[in-house]
Amino acid sequence: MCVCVTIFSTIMLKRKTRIRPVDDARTHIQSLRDKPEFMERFIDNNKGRGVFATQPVEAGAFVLEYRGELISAEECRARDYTELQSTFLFEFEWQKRHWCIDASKEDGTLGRLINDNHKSPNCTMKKIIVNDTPHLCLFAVKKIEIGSEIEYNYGDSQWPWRKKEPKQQTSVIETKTSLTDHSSHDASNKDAVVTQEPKQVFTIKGFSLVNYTESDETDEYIKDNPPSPHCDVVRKKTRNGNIQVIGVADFSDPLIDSNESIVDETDEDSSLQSDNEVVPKNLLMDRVPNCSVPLNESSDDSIDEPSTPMSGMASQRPRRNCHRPIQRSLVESRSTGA
Ligand SMILES: C[S@@+](CC[C@H](N)C(=O)[O-])C[C@H]1O[C@@H](n2cnc3c(N)ncnc32)[C@H](O)[C@@H]1O
Repeated sequence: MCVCVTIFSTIMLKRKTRIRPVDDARTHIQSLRDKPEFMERFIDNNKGRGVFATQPVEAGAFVLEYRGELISAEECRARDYTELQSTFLFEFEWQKRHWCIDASKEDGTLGRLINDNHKSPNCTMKKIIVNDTPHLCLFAVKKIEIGSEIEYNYGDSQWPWRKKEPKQQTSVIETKTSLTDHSSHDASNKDAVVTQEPKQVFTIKGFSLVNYTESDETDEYIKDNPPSPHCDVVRKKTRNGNIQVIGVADFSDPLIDSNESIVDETDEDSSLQSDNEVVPKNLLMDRVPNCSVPLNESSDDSIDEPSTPMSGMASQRPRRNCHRPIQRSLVESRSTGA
């Protein structure tokens, strides 16, 4: 009897003292600090640097913020980025407008160094609002062991490193030879590659948004309903049982047909809860969608809705872009020479 009480008390104490992932995220957002249980490590000349766990990470836990300068998508388009810098621009939607976290500056933070894994990522990106400002945060979607690389899905674009053909691999090298930045993964042997290929620009974009909810913090959710970065539409089951559809669908995703989903909860702390999960990054080539939206009409977070596809194309100038359908067509037309 006594043992049972002790065990029960211990469990209850643990439950009580467990920091909610969203609160953990908020703490680190506000302190401008990365969690100490992650470290940067150089992997190889192709992948460059990566981020690794130095402590086990529980499924659902907050991992790192993708820190950088919050700018409008319009401002993002107007800025001049090198190809390498453009891979550190993460575009997303918030309050029906398009924004960008410009993490192109080497500022020593870890979130910007996390690499892509579209097959079995261990993290997913979500949007957390603090003080009426969106922040992009990575959360573990499964238990992460010590020494594992932290990875998330950049989206369903045809990122060059995902291609197996030697010719495509060469293309990556070609792209990097023209960079002026001195990232640690700028391989010296890449200079040997001579190419006539036009400059390519790769950008990260996340327009698949899902509200951050309490249910995200449970192992059950993660196990049974892995966040799908490839899904532009997510169904949410509200507390009264209604299904709320958010965003634009990728109907190939099984989550769309799933009954279950994410519970749409309104947290007591609305400053944190209003937000959407941001998922992927997308490859951008030579163009950007029309993101010209005024940014000074900030409205209440509570009416923030998930993204819809951006329409239109914008600048011909190389820059990082986001929208998946646009990107896909760009990639396709590029590969067919159109
Ligand atoms: C946001 S940066 C990530 C940090 C980068 N590895 C570095 O050292 O600065 C994105 C770039 O990392 C590289 N990268 C990311 N995921 C990769 C992967 N799975 N395989 C190869 N390279 C990858 C690509 O060069 C990409 O342009």
